[in-house]
Amino acid sequence: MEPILLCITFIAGFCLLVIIYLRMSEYFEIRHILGYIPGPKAYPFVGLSWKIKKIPLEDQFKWFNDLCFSFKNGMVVTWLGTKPTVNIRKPRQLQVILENSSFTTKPGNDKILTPWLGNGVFTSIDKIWFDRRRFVKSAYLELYSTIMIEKLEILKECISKELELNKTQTINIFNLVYKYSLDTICEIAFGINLDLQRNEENEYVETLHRIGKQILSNIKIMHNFTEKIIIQKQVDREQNKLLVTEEFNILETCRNTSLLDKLLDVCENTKTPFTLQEIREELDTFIFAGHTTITSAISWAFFMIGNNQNVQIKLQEELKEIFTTDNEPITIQKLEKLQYMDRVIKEVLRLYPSISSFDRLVDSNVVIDNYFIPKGIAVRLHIYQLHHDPEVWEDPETFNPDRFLPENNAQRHPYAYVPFSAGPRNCIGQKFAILEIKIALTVILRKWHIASLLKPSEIKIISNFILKPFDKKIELYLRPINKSESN
Ligand code: HEM
Repeated sequence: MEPILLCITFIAGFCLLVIIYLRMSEYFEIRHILGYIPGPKAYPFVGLSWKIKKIPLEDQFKWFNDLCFSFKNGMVVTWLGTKPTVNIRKPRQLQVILENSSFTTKPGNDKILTPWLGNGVFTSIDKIWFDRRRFVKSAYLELYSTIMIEKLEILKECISKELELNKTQTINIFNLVYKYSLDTICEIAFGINLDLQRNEENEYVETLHRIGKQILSNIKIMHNFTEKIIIQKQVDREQNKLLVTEEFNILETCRNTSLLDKLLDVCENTKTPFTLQEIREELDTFIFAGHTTITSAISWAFFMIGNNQNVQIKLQEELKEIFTTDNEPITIQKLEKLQYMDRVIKEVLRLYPSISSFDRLVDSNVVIDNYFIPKGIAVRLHIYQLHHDPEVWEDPETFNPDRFLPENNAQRHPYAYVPFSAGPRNCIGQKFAILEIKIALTVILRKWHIASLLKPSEIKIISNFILKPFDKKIELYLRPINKSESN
């Protein structure tokens, strides 16, 4: 070997050894610091990975929760390979993270969400996140109840069809609610009716189903779909603008009120408008966050109401009081009067928070419960565990909407109940979500009486983006309330 080559090989080898040494000493230093926090035994370099691999997928959620609950103070460090996570579940622990306005960074290592949603408000960090949140915030506050009600009429049609086909059997409400919520969010986002509940073979929906399997090629199809709609909308708006000059200010009636329109409105009124890619990222984010979480919440709501007949009777009495005739239209004012329903929804989201846990990267050293967590470590906030903790909630597995009566709320720690997270990075779709769940319960419970096939203890839960049944099935019996319809 040439001396010069020998020299380069030697230097490269030396540098590699230095890098390995530095990485190793950093790894062992972190292991030492986090070693003070309770947690299951973690073998060097593999951690818990080998153990988790042996557990069937459908049992992993329960296994992990049981593991965390076996450590009483609520703080547990776990290692996956060489990556540590500090898991927390007590209100005071969550408060330290959520209250600190500088802890808004997410680890950002999601293999699916990051390529799909890019720098959308859900996945971005730092200044990009801050600017994006300001950009989209007002559009998320819009209440799109008309579209929701129209789409629920179609859901009713689909349910009736399934009941006709399947007279004595149950229907899988999870599947139907999934199609309903995707149909609704797409129309709200794009201002286009894709009719996804009736139209099974839509390219967008099919791709969405496959997205977990072949990530990159599918994401390209999704991006192209959204970009085509944005470009078409920009062309339409230009044409509508011409109408304004020609026919004196009829722009308002020509414009749609979709999220896309709202974002384009904001762009037109700013000196630094967002690019096509940036608008696409926000639309995809809205669709992702707005249909997965809603599917979970509405489905679990029907499941729990179908399991608690006393609650259902009270809900239906309240509905009869507010909507005195069968065909009385749903209005925001009437929905606001449904206070028992508000408590039912809160209780559903306590037991089944759509996002059961989420991560924050601590941007500076922090102390929680006297344990030191160094800068750069991922902390996982376990909402599901918090909401099921017997030290926080009396008799936590009992479905009791009256926990949320004002007199009971007053005694609770402010961070005991956070299904929408809290602090600067909380859910911006919260108002939207509550409205949609409320309208869905109103529409369905005015028409049907429901009963669940299974009890909560019989359903295996997984948390894959959202909290859902492992087999994506929530089976319900439905009986029309109006007796003439049952004949
Ligand atoms: C019951 C329904 C919902 C629940 C329980 C829920 C819960 C949450 C939670 C816990 C977070 C924080 C996640 C994290 O920090 O990683 C979050 C963030 C977010 N949610 Fe929701 N959500 C719901 C519905 C919606 C809907 C309907 C939309 C949109 C229409 C939406 C849009 C978002 C967005 C964009 C963020 C990211 C905010 C940011 O990072 O600044 N959510 N949601």
